[in-house]
Amino acid sequence: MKIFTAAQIYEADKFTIDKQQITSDELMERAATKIFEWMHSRLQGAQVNIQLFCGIGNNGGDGIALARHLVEHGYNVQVHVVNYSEKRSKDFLLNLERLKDRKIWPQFINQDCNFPDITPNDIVVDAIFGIGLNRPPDSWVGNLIKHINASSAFVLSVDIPSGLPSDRMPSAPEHVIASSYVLSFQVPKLVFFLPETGIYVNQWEVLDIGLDTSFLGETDTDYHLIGRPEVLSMYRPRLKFSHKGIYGHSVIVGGSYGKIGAVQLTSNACLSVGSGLVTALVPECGYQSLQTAIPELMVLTDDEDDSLTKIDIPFDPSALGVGMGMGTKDETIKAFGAFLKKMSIPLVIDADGINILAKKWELMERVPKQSVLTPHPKELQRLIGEWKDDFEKLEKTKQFSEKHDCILVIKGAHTITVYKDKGYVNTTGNPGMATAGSGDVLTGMITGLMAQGYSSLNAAIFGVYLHGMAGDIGASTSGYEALKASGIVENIGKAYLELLRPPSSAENKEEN
Ligand SMILES: NC(=O)C1=CN([C@@H]2O[C@H](COP(=O)(O)OP(=O)(O)OC[C@H]3O[C@@H](n4cnc5c(N)ncnc54)[C@H](O)[C@@H]3O)[C@@H](O)[C@H]2O)[C@H](O)CC1
Ligand SMILES: [K+]
Repeated sequence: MKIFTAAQIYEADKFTIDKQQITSDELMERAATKIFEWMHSRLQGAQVNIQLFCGIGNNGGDGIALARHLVEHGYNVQVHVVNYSEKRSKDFLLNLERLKDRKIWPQFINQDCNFPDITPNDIVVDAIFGIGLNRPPDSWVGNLIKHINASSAFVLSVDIPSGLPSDRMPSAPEHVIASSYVLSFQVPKLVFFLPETGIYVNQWEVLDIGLDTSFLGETDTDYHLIGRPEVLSMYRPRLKFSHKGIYGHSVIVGGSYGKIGAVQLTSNACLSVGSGLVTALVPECGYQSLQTAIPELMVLTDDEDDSLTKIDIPFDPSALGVGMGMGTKDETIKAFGAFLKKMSIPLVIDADGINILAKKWELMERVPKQSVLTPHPKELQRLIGEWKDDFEKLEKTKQFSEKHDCILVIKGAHTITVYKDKGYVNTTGNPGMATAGSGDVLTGMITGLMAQGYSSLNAAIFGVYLHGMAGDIGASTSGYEALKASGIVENIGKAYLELLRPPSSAENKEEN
């Protein structure tokens, strides 16, 4: 699914209105009706107190139109107009008149008013600001937002949490609605998925308001949300008359004294994701444990016992993952530099591989094009430098990717795979996956997919999705706290099965 900017959404709006020959208030009516249907199907007429806070733009107009539908269906409604400007939109005014025609008189809130009481059992509809927010709310509006947040009522936001800009950080975090649920029109917004702005969105859902599908299909976007349909289209089915040679020979390079487990996890993940053969190259101290733990794995060793001092692979691997648990001793750095000189296939570089690159910038030039780097936040910072917020982080990552022709996987609650000017936002995974070795598993999965012929970018996007899915399946039986990286590996097979399971008719409808 594409993630559009606010400017693109306004364009889609205009295009739809022209093409479908409808008026803007008809589009607003569609939007309000969709929200009403969503609420009505859940509330089924329950006499809960619904307090609607509506701004004076089109987001407020949606709220006012929604209030009319709720009233017409017998709901218990109080409408508050947050009167933050004289510049009321045409469709807001039209809907205000329609509401007044039904003898509903909103209460106007301005700077000097006391705010209405909100009890924890109320439902608040937040329609104060939408994607039109272009400056920080006035302080009294900010205080109203604080008042709503302090109420512990369920807060349903229309389109986007009020006070949250769609393309930058809010200037006062306490002046943003903390939404219980966001109903976003047609497309999700990027801010739902970034660590610093996603905190305002507990849950979200997209409502189809019938924006023109050809416009949406043809418009190029910088960000994509990666769900099952996107990943399924990348899947490379196993052939009936195939043999292990077809699925590649992966090499996993890493480990040091006390950190051989990292290589074990990576190798296991690489095998489980479907690499035909896997060889690990580790210091001598890793030999026994790896041979005992993974009978399917072949092991090469460095002469040195504790850390890697030579990285020689006596054959041409199909894919290679390097860095986990490797350490950054001088000899290892030297060996890594010499190894990079020899390599021409794209690599997957993780952990100490990235740390070495950050220490020895000149080595970055030797990294083969189309390599995948999988940094955690600290490692990313070493590569691209400090950032002031998530938006700058993404921009700097894109520039780095462009400059070095590499793919970067920014790991997080919504891992974002960046290649040049595009970002692919993952939708699977859970907080239980913030656990030791989780990243090693991801490196093994991406390497194993590349060995099977997936392009570097597809391997990264597909691997991140499947990794999250395996973690979700693992957590469904272990819970978040007890999920271990090996539990993610154990569920890679089930993640494939889940991905390939024919969708139910309801899911089919949702995905189309
Ligand atoms: N295609 C769709 O998704 C549709 C969306 N709809 C809804 O329309 C809003 C966007 O409406 P808009 O009138 O452009 O903006 P807002 O309501 O968000 O903002 C109101 C208005 O206020 C001005 N403004 C901005 N910031 C401030 C501020 N801090 N203080 C005071 N005033 C401010 C600004 O000029 C805005 O014009 C979208 O989110 C949807 O909810 C349509 O209803 C259907 C189609
Ligand atoms: K809103």
